[in-house]
Amino acid sequence: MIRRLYRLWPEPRLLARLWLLTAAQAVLQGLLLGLLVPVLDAFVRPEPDLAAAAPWLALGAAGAAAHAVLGIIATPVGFKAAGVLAAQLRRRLMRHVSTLPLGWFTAEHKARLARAVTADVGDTAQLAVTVAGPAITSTLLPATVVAVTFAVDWRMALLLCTIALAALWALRRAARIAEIAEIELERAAAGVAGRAIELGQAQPVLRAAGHAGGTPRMHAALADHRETYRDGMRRARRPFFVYTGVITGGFVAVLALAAELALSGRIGVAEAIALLVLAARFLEPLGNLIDLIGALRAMTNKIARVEELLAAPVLPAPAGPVRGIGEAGIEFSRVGFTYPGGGAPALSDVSLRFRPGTTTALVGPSGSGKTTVTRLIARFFDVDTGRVRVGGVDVRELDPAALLDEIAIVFQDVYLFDDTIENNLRLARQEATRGELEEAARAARLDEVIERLPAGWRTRVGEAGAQLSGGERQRVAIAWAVLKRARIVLVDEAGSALDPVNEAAVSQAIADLGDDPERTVVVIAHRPATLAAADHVVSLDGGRVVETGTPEELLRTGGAFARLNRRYERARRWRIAGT
Ligand SMILES: Nc1ncnc2c1ncn2[C@@H]1O[C@H](COP(=O)(O)OP(=O)(O)OP(=O)(O)O)[C@@H](O)[C@H]1O
Repeated sequence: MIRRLYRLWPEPRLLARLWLLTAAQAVLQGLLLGLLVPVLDAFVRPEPDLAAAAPWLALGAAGAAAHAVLGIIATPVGFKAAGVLAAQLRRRLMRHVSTLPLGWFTAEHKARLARAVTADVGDTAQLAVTVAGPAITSTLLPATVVAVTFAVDWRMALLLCTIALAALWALRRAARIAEIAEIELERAAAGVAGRAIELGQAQPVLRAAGHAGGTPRMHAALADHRETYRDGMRRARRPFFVYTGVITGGFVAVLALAAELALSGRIGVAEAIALLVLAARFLEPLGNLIDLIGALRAMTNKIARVEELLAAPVLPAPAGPVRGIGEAGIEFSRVGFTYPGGGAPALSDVSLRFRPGTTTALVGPSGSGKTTVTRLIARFFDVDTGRVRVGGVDVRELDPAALLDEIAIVFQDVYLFDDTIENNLRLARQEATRGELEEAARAARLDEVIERLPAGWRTRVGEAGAQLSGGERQRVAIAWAVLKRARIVLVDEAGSALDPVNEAAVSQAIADLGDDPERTVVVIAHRPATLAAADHVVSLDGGRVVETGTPEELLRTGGAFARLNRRYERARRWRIAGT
C-alpha cells in the first residue's frame, strides 16, 4: 500500500519526508521505552541509586528532546502535505487526461474523471497523511518494542510476536471484509447518484406524472444504499470482535507471563514493571490498527480508481511528428474502424476525398457512421485498417496539437464557459484584436445576438452557456472556427432543433465558412438549407459509402439522398403549413 501510494505521486519527496519523520518518531519512542529497564533497575533497589540512573535519564532526556524536535518538524509538513499532495496528483491526472484520445471522453469516463479529480484525489491525499502516518506508527512502534523486549526477556518477546501474528491474521480478515463492504457501498452510492441526477433532469416529466418527490427507482436505490450500509456494518462486527479479543487476550497472557516470571524469580521487579509498560505500549498502537483498517481499505479502492485513469492508454505518438500541413484536403483510403468494445464495424472500406474550398454534407440513417467519419478526421480514435490523411499526411504521423490547431468542431450542443461572451470567443485566439473579434462575430451571425444582449460583449453566458439558446451557442462555435482560422471545420447538426431564425442564421454561417478556398468543411447535415448549400454529398449506410456526388447529381439518380431530400421537403411543408 505504502509503495502504491509512493508510485502514485509524481513528486513523492514530500510524502517520503512525512513518512520518514513519522517512522523515526515511532522507532525513537520504542527505543526510549527500552531505557525504562536500567532506570527502574536503579530505582527499585532497597537503596535507590540515582548515580546509576543518571546517564540513562540523560539519554532519555536527549531522546525525548529529539522526539519533540521531530514532532515540531513533522507538524507543518503534515499540515501542508494534504493540500500539496492533492494538487500534485490532480496535476498529474490532468496532464495524463489531456493526452488521451478525444474518443475516450464518453459520459461514463467524464463522470469517473470528475469523481477522481474531486473526491478520490482529495481523499487519497488526506488519507496518505491522516491514516498512512498513524498506520506507520501503529506498525513500527510495536515492532521496535518487540526488538527492545528481546533485550530484556526473550520469553516475553516471543509472546508479543505470537500476539502480533494473531492480530495480523485477524486484521487481514477484517481488511478483506472492509474492502468488499466499501466496494458494495460505492456501487450503491453510484446508484443513488445516478437516480438523483435523473430526478433533477426529469423534474418536469416527474411533476407531470406526480412523482416530484422521487421515483420508485430512486426510493429503491436509497433503500439499497441503506441496506448495503447496514449489511457492511453487520459483517464488519465479527472480525472487529475477533481482533479486540486477540488484543485483550494478549494483554491477559502478558500479565500472566510477567507474574509467572517474577514469582519464579527469573526476572526482578524492575524488569517485570518494565516488561508490563513495554507490553502496554506494544498493544495500544496495535489495537488502533483495527480503527485504521477501514480507512486504509477505502484508500486502496480510491487509489485503484485513480490508477485506472492514469493507466488509460494514450494515442501512440509518432517518433518524428509532422508539425504542419500544406493544404487542408482530407482523404480516407479504405478505412475500417470498430469502436473499442463495439460489435460491428462502424466504418468498412470507406474511401473518400474532401477538397479545400468545398463543403461536404454527410447524410445517412442513424448509426450509418457519419459522426465516426468526423471523429477519425480529428483523430479521436485511430483507424483499424486503411489511412486517414490530412494535407497528404497520415493523421497518425501528425503532431496531435498541430492537427487540432487546424480543426474546429461545431458540436450540436456547444459548451461555453461561465464567462463573458468576449472571453469565450478569445479561447480560440487569445491575442485577437477587437476588429478580428467583430469580424468573426459577423461571419458567424453572432453580431446580431451580441447587439441584443444587455451588456453586449461583456455579457456573461452563464454555466455551460445556459443564458444563450442552442442556436446562439452554435454561432459562438462558428465564430471560434473563424477566429481560430481553422482550415478544417467539422459540423454536427444532428438533433439540434433550432427555431427558424437561428436555423437560417447558422446554416448561412456554415455555408459561408465553405466559401474560403483554403477551408474544408464537413457537415453532418440534417437541414435542407445545408444540403442545398453543399458542394458534395456523401451518403452512408451501415458504415459504407452508398452514394457520392453533387446534390443535383444525387437528386437525379433518385437514390438514398433523393429519398432523404424528399422527406426533408415534406417535413418543411408541414412546418410551413403548421406555422
Ligand atoms: N463510442 C462508441 N462506442 C461504441 N460504438 C459506437 C460509439 N459511437 C458510435 N458507435 C456505433 O458506431 C456506429 C456508427 O455510429 P455513428 O455515431 O458514427 O453514426 P451516425 O450516423 O453519426 O448516427 P447518428 O445520426 O444517430 O448520430 C453505430 O453502430 C454506433 O452504435
